[in-house]
Amino acid sequence: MRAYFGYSYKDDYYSALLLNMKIKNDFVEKLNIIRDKRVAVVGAGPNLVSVNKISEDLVISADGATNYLYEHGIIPDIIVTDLDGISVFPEESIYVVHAHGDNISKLYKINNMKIVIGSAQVFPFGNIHLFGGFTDGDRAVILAKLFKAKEIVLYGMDFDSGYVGKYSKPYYEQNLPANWVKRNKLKIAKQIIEQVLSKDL
Ligand SMILES: Nc1ncnc2c1ncn2[C@@H]1O[C@H](COP(=O)(O)OP(=O)(O)OP(=O)(O)O)[C@@H](O)[C@H]1O
Ligand SMILES: Nc1nc2c(c(=O)[nH]1)N=C(CO)CN2
Ligand SMILES: [Mg+2]
Repeated sequence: MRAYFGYSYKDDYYSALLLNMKIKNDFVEKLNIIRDKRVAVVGAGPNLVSVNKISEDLVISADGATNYLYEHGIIPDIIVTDLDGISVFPEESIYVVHAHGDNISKLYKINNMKIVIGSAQVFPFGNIHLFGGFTDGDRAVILAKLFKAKEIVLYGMDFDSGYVGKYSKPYYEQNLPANWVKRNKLKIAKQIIEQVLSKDL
């Protein structure tokens, strides 16, 4: 995947090192709140705007989707983010922050978060976990599965329209046609989510 998108292993590692230095305590056991819950996983697809109520027991938002939920009075229990979509920082949420070579300049955002669990796409070390997955949305589904959700319900996931939802980035003013990178990220996300949801772990 790294070679396919042209990402640098060295930069991914450097970002993970910096994130690890910023995290003083590992809060991973807090993810046990997922166990036996009906979990909503919310993505930032164009269809996110039709969501105004979530009735599952627990909400996990993927990056940019957090901003929409927050505007609509829904505070995610868990926020999975690579830091480029999120611009609100609810105090009580648990943040699973993913370090990679292209978000080094955004790592300062974790200063706004109280409970941070670190993840990265290099061999795990210190307070850095490797849960698997690729985009924030599929990593959120993986976490729900790994930590034994009773049921996983998806919102704001649209892998087929070819459009990126406007909530994907704080500076988007409308849904946008997906470029090559985003189209392929969404293709991978779709495959991972389908596989994970079809398996009993
Ligand atoms: N059409 C869509 N547009 C954007 N996100 C979508 C869409 N359908 C599903 N998603 C899911 O919503 C998640 C949150 O969207 P966002 O664009 O903030 O993600 P991201 O993984 O942080 O992407 P990026 O690589 O652009 O930082 C994505 O990771 C993806 O799994
Ligand atoms: N270096 C790098 N790694 C990633 C990136 C990215 O933009 N840069 N995006 C991802 C999924 O959104 C996952 N991993
Ligand atoms: Mg992002």
